[in-house]
Amino acid sequence: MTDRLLQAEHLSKTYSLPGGGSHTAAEDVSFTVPEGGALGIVGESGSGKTTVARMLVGLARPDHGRITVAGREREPRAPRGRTARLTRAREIQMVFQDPYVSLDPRLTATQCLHTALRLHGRPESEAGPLLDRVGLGSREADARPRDLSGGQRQRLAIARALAVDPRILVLDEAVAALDVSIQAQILRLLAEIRRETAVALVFVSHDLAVVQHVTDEVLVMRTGRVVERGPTHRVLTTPEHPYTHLLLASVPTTEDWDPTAAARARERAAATEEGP
Ligand SMILES: Nc1ncnc2c1ncn2[C@@H]1O[C@H](COP(=O)(O)OP(=O)(O)OP(=O)(O)O)[C@@H](O)[C@H]1O
Repeated sequence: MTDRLLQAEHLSKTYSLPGGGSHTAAEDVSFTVPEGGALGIVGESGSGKTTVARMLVGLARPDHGRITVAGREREPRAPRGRTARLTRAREIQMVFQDPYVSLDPRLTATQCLHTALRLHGRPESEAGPLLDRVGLGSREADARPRDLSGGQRQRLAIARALAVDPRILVLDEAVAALDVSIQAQILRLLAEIRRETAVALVFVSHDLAVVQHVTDEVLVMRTGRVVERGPTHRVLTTPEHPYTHLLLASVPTTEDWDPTAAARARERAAATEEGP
């Protein structure tokens, strides 16, 4: 068991803006995830969560910092050579919010998995067990993405990521577009996958109610910086940073949640920050 399977150290990313100027989307973000562990990255829209996720998988290049998987540094760019590229793909796979855009519309679910399995030198016969693993049956196996529901498409995207046998799965708002009951099913599925494999999860979400079901540790991001971190249960029940309090007040996690009080708390916090 590796207690530092994924290590992100001092990641920073600043974007140049059209028309001049720049915007720092992530600043000095560090964390580790053990083998089989699950880390949540939470924060409001624009807090830098996706930027961190994109740096992990290599879709954005950090300006500073480094990322290692099992002690091996990940190069910011995709390496040359097929073997090195496939090895890198097996380190980290990503599941996006909308699998509709990342799944090939021409391929049935089975064909989609065959393609991923073949590419990684694994037998096509693993497609059936993978579909089974994510709860897709024989009808869905022959269906193309447009004929699947949102939840089924997300199951297929997870199966395709697992076909690569990755060590780490990064999920960016992976259940955000789904109905609450379907969200719960996908979260249960992820929890099962975690139990059965040693895959580690990095679960990016604006929704604290969602991360509490799948993660052990959580990072709270605000304007590109980590403002709080700790065991998920502790952060959600006894938050230390005022911003985490605010985030918690903003989500209907309890029966006595009061949207008006939450909105007022946010307005008060914004006014305090802006100053006189
Ligand atoms: N390519 C880019 N060029 C310029 N600015 C960017 C770029 N990508 C992200 N940003 C800015 O960086 C900040 C962080 O964006 P990011 O998408 O990482 O946040 P987020 O927390 O994931 O939010 P959301 O949930 O809305 O995607 C935002 O202010 C965003 O506008």
